[in-house]
Amino acid sequence: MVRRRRSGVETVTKAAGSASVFIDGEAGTTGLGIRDRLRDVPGITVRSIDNDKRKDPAARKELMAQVDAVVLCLPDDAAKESVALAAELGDAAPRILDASTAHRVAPGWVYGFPEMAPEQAAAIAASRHVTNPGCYPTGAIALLKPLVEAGVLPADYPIAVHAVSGYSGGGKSMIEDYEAHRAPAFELYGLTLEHKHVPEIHNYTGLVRRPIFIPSVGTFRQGMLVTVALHLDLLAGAPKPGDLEALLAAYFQGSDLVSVQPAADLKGRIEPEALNDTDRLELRVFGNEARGQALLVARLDNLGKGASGAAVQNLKVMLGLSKGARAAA
Ligand SMILES: NC(=O)C1=CN([C@@H]2O[C@H](COP(=O)(O)OP(=O)(O)OC[C@H]3O[C@@H](n4cnc5c(N)ncnc54)[C@H](OP(=O)(O)O)[C@@H]3O)[C@@H](O)[C@H]2O)C=CC1
Ligand SMILES: CC(=O)N[C@@H](CCC(=O)OP(=O)(O)O)C(=O)O
Repeated sequence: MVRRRRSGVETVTKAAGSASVFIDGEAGTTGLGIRDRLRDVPGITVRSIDNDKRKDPAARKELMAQVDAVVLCLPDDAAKESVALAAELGDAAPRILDASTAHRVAPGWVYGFPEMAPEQAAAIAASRHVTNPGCYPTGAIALLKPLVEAGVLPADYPIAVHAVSGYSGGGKSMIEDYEAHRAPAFELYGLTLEHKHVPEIHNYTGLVRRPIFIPSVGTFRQGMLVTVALHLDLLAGAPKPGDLEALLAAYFQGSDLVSVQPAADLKGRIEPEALNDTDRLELRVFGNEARGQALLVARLDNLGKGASGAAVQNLKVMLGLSKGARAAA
């Protein structure tokens, strides 16, 4: 076992030289994206499990004991099972990054969104249990939390979040359905208003009134837009669209992956695929000052900053290889 100290964070690795990572669910959509990205990351070695053993709890537990961190890219129930397997290892348990929805608002877990708050990256670095954010919540929280925190958006504002995702958001089974033309060209879903992402959007934005979330999915593989419409006269100080843009820009200033972009350049349109195969998140404020209305829009790749890109960002922070939100920091 080797102890390293980097930027005040102590990282304990089980072997000299490189931190080791087991991607539980490596054959799935998110797992493959993480494995591909880790090829370019010096200081991390991926340890894989034999294909015929990848659902065998004993084999997974044995590999967990040999690595520094495990990333769970599994359905929620399997992710909970993996957490229990790791707990049985006691002091030999690896650090866990869970990409599933299972622990997003669970006590004892740190939310893996380094840009979300000034102290978030340090909390991720220090935690043994980190949960990757949901793809849609990454956009919604980035748009809403800064405005609530600034006191401009009242915490009890009746928020509705509309969003559209590429079909890879539904994992292997949805990809298969869409690519075999067994799915509709476009569909609203989650219309029982109980989508699994509502708790984390509610919890981390600071909103006190439960937001309504209306997701949709269309005939494109990856890419995502998350939108929130606001009536400016209902906000504190009746701000103009430009004031909201300035607030968001100040909040994320210096971030490598999250940026605020001018809306005017897009001439009143935006499409979801422009950030595909990147780990970036773009925020824009469209607005009509004369009408006192604004539309906040986040664009990201659901498989990038929405899943695998965020997971690699978090892993690097957890393993002491990066400070999180700003490369230079
Ligand atoms: N796709 C996306 O955009 C996002 C996904 N996520 C989350 O990441 C997690 C993985 O999703 P995604 O990659 O899309 O899903 P996939 O269905 O593409 O992959 C899941 C993988 O887990 C494997 N698996 C299932 N059960 C077990 C088990 N008991 N033990 C070991 N492996 C198992 C599957 O095996 P098999 O190959 O045999 O089916 C599959 O390879 C989910 O919790 C999802 O909610 C999070 C953010 C965005
Ligand atoms: C298009 C589609 O179905 N998207 C998925 C969200 C992606 C995902 O798997 O969500 P997590 O981030 O919580 O893991 C859904 O709405 O359930």
